[in-house]
Amino acid sequence: MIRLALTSHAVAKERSHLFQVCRALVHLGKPGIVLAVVLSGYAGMVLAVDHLPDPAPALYGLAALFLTAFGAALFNSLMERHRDRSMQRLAQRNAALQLLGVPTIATVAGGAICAGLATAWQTLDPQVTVLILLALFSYVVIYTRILKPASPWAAVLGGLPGALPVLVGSAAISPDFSSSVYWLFLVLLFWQPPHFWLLALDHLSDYRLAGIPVLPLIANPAVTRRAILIGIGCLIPSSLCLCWFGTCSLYYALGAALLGSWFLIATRASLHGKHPRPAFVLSILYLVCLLTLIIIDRAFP
Ligand code: HEM
Ligand SMILES: CC(C)=CCC/C(C)=C/CC/C(C)=C/COP(=O)(O)OP(=O)(O)O
Repeated sequence: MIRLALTSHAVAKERSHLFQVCRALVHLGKPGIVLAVVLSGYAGMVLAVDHLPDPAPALYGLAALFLTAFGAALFNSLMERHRDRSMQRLAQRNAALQLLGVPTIATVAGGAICAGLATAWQTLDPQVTVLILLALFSYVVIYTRILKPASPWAAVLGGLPGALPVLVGSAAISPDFSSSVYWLFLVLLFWQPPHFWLLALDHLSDYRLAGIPVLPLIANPAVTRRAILIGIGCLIPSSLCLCWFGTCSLYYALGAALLGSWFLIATRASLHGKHPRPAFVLSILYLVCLLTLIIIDRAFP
């Protein structure tokens, strides 16, 4: 009886530890960003063939995207752990790092990236592996290692790894890129700086303490506000080009115009009221709605 009680206690303790390890990996792996990146990859797949993609290459492509993006996010958290310690916003991420330790996180990150690259190389066009390697290098080396600690414009070039998943998704389904795929790639490039600068305005003290030269710290807030509105102003016509020069329907164009106007007007009001957080949340809502609109428009033409 006692042995049974001791065994069940040990099993419960093991389960609790496993749950804590998984939760820590979720905190370190930027789940929202990774899932939204996978959604943008799926939108690239749908635009590649103008209908729902075949399930097999789509699943292999999404699995490769998820694993490599998750691994890249883990490496980013590892590389920034000394700076992240002074950021209140990242308290859970810092606790997760203490729980798991650098070797474990590096092993999981390397394993996820190798699994993702092997999946792409074994099952899909070689272009997919090349594009994923470019996204990995541009995020982990160019953005995280070089630009983010040094330049207030890091979010502009840092947009490359965030936009490449659209091309990764398209290449997983078809070797040729359609004009719509290129326009969606541009939409992601224009969307990311406003998305980040809104967050940076909301967490200015964090970035000041961490010594990260975000635009609102280097330039005065009016310059940042203008840069955000210019970014959104470029984003809206680019999203409409998926209809003007691409294959998306007029119904999509109407939806994209309404979404973009909502994003621009609400962001302008949010910045005018000196409360950037609602506009940051709206930037995510805007992107998820736009990607969903594209998928529905092409899946059911
Ligand atoms: C220059 C590129 C980008 C930068 C600098 C950036 C920055 C960030 C940061 C710092 C957060 C965390 C916010 C918080 O802790 O409250 C965040 C959240 C988020 N980002 Fe971005 N991001 C970028 C690109 C992207 C891309 C490409 C996507 C999707 C396609 C995306 C989707 C999201 C989502 C869904 C969240 C909310 C969930 C979460 O906190 O993980 N971001 N972004
Ligand atoms: C296929 C592949 C590898 C794709 C990469 C996709 C990906 C993870 C893009 C993220 C883009 C980005 C700059 C995020 C912010 O990091 P941050 O360091 O500014 O965020 P933080 O402040 O929360 O750490």
